[in-house]
Amino acid sequence: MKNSERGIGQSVHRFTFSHVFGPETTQSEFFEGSTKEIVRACVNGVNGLVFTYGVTNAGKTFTIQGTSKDLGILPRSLDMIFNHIRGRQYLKMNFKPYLSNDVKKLEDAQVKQEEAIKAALLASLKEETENVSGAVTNMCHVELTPSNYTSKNQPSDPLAEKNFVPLDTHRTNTEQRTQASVWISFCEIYNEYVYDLLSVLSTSKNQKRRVLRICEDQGGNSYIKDLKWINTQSTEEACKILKIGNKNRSFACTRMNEQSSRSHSIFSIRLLKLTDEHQPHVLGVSELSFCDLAGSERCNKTQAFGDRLKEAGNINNSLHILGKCIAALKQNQNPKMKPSYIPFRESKLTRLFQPFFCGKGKACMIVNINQHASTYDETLHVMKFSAIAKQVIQTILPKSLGYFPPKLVGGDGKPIVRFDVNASLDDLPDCTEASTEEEVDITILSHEDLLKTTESLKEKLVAERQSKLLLEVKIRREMAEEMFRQLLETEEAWSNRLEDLKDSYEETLESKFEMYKEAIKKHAYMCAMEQIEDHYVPIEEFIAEQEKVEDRESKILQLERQLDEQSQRLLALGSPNSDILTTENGTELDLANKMMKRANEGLQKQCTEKDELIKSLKLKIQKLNETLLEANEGYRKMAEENSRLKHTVMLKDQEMNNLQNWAKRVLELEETVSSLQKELERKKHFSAEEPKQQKPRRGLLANLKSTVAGTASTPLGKGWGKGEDVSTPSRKHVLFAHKTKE
Ligand SMILES: Nc1ncnc2c1ncn2[C@@H]1O[C@H](COP(=O)(O)OP(=O)(O)OP(=O)(O)O)[C@@H](O)[C@H]1O
Repeated sequence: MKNSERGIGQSVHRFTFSHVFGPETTQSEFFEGSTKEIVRACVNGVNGLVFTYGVTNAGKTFTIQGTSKDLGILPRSLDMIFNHIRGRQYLKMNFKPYLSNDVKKLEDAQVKQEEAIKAALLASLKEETENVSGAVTNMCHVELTPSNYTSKNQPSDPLAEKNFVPLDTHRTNTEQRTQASVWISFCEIYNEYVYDLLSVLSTSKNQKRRVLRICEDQGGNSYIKDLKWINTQSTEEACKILKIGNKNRSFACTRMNEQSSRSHSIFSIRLLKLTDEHQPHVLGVSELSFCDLAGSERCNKTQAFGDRLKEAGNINNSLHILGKCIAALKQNQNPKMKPSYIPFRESKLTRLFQPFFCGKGKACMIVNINQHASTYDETLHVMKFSAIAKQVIQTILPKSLGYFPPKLVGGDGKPIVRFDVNASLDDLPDCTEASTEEEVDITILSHEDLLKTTESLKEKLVAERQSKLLLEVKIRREMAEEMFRQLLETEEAWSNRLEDLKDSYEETLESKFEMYKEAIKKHAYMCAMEQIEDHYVPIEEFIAEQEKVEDRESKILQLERQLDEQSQRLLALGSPNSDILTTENGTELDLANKMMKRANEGLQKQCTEKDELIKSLKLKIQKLNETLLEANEGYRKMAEENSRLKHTVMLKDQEMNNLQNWAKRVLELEETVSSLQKELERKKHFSAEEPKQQKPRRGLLANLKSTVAGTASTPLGKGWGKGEDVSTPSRKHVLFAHKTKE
């Protein structure tokens, strides 16, 4: 789960920055604490870059531009610059910034053209905002009123006096009167395309905006080709132009901020330092840029699709490259680490900022924090990024190193005069360099200049080649080492893998071998069992068969013996008297032979018969076996049936015994009943004879009756069978007898 979804982050992160401004900080305090130094450096000839970084809605635009009531660092810087040059502002427009660092002296016609462009630009704002003109004017008036002077309005402002830093503080020739001309430009990088925000927009919707190219001069400094530079003579004017630029800026509605800027906007102020009007020389050019980076939020957060997603991708990409550049710069500052490639050229933004990262200007990064918990993760990302940037130590190169001094070119772009801020004209390096974009025609340079340039370029080339060669050798060596190491690692990995594979195959083979062994054993056992079953013969039969075979063998032996005897007899007959045999007893021999043959045939017949007999016997044995098995089975069943029947018979016997016992008892009881009846008869007879004794007898009978009635409820009485009427006289008698007996 993301920290933003959990609410507040669980862990504490610490970052170090040059200065932290709390939410209570006013714009004025912020300007004093962050940008003022850079503006001061700028007016002293050092380029400056201020850029704001943070998530959408964090207040980047607010910091740079502010509101009409609460001015940002840009109008304040403008104000400070105009304060600096107050009274020495060069009002003509005939010196204009050119390429990255040069100045072009315009012809009269060109000056008029510039004036027309400016007027048209300001008019475009006037047309639209006539009714609401208060906005910009107010914006500049609220705080700037005291310092809002053009050169015509001479200052009497204490604030301006306080901020004033003489432009020519470092110049030795104090008699020379310096003047300054201020030019501004406003552009944006949108989807990796650079657009001029000060171009008058076409009313036709189909007409696309002109895309500008980023080029480099001979010093490797990037600049935007054909970018409009507007001469500005007051903060108010500059604010108006800013307003116009803002209007043209690509705003897109995202879910996070309805006025969210989806492009990086760059507002630049170029300060041209010139000698006096009559014999104008360019003393120096310095630039101060304010870059309002697009929000660093991620694509999913803004729920962007289509064009918005593309925008987000490009924004993230350029910020990512910026991060990479800063990280590489930091790494390269560590002498213990390998110097790494800085990908300045991978995005338009870093390409433009490159000189600042290479020590050709002061850079200040302002990190805006949105305190809302929903932007926690993005803000954390911003903090990490900017904390790295903080660790990059900026070393501002001295003017003599790495700088190609600005040169003055004519209206046609051809150099007019050489100059340098710190050096005298004679000490100046050659200014005959042509820009990589062929902006300057070198053929117009003098022969000496050309030679000097060529020499210095040659030296540079040789040095460059040497360093490149060394770098190449180093890179090659490192690559070879790396490749060798990777090869070794790969080899080791493969050999390990081979070993593993070998082990696993061996294990598989062993298990399969065991399996086959088991299967073969099983199969052999099954075969043996089948063979045993096939060849199984009961022992009695086997013995009987053996006896038969022995019998037949003895018979065969007997027959063989007979055959021997016969053949001996034949030999005896044939050998001594062969002649006789052939001649005299030929017929006899034939007969013997025939007999022998017949005997032999008979024997053979007997043998085949015996064989057949053996076969039939075997068949019979087999059938007998089967019959025996069936009989066994039948016997087993019969035995089971028999035992069952025996059991039934036993039960029946028991029942019979019981019935017999009962019958015996019935007989006994019947006998008892009859004897009792007799006794009763006798008693009756006796009572008729002795009437006097009737009373006691009646008592006895009553006793007997009561006894019979009592007996009827005894268990024995109950046991006399259900369904029988116990009230019948015979039953009563039986019961009575029974009781009496007891
Ligand atoms: N310190 C502040 N005090 C008062 N209002 C502020 C402050 N910071 C930002 N705001 C307000 O918050 C809103 C968003 O600020 P702003 O447009 O500057 O954000 P942003 O970071 O530039 O956003 P985006 O990246 O989308 O352009 C504006 O209405 C602005 O006035």
